[in-house]
Amino acid sequence: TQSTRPQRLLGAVQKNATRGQPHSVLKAIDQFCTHTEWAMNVGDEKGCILDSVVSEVNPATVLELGTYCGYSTVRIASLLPPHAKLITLEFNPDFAAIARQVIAWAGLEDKVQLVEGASGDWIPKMKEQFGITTFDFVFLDHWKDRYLPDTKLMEECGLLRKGTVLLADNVICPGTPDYLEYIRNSPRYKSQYFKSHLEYTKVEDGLEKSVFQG
Ligand SMILES: O=C(NCCO)c1cc(-c2ccc(F)cc2)cc(O)c1O
Ligand SMILES: [Mg+2]
Repeated sequence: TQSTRPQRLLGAVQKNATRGQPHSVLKAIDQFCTHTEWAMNVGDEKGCILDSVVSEVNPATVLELGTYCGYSTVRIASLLPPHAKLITLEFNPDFAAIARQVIAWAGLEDKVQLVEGASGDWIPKMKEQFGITTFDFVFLDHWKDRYLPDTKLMEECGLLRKGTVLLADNVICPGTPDYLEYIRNSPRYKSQYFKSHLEYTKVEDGLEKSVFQG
């Protein structure tokens, strides 16, 4: 029976990365996606921008929307202080199953809580289920038509505080036009565009960083 792309990506991690060494997991995935098979990880170019924003925020509480195979989960979790918590939501059970194994290979399972299900269902339950008051940092990388409704939902659920940083992947490719229009025109956010490229390609893409003003 045919393997899936996430299964082949996991195989590359288990073959080429060293258990407990997150950077070697990232390197193995980036090499696989550069030389063998493209996959929709944030990648190393946008990943360096992600690293700089995470390091600047130094968050104690992180929400990631869209886990896929766990590349950005590993990237973010490897930069977090000791008792920080990262909650990552993934709708696709096959992606979630692979991501759990990638996160475990990196040795970061104690910092990460992977939750399977729809972001629209889980966002309203964050406080009661996980004891979260507000998030310091949110990485948006799930279905592009969910960025705007989920951002509004986070506002309504009181999950954002003055200074919370939202960082959105793919605002150019595949694109999130309704989200960009909202966040750039809202007085409740200060936004900044980081021009980059679609992972593993020369196609333009970028990250939008938005700071909630309270
Ligand atoms: O759908 C995406 N993510 C949510 C699903 O888990 C996604 C898609 C693409 C992409 C795909 C196909 C193409 F032709 C161009 C871009 C890239 C990404 O970084 C992404 O995050
Ligand atoms: Mg993406």
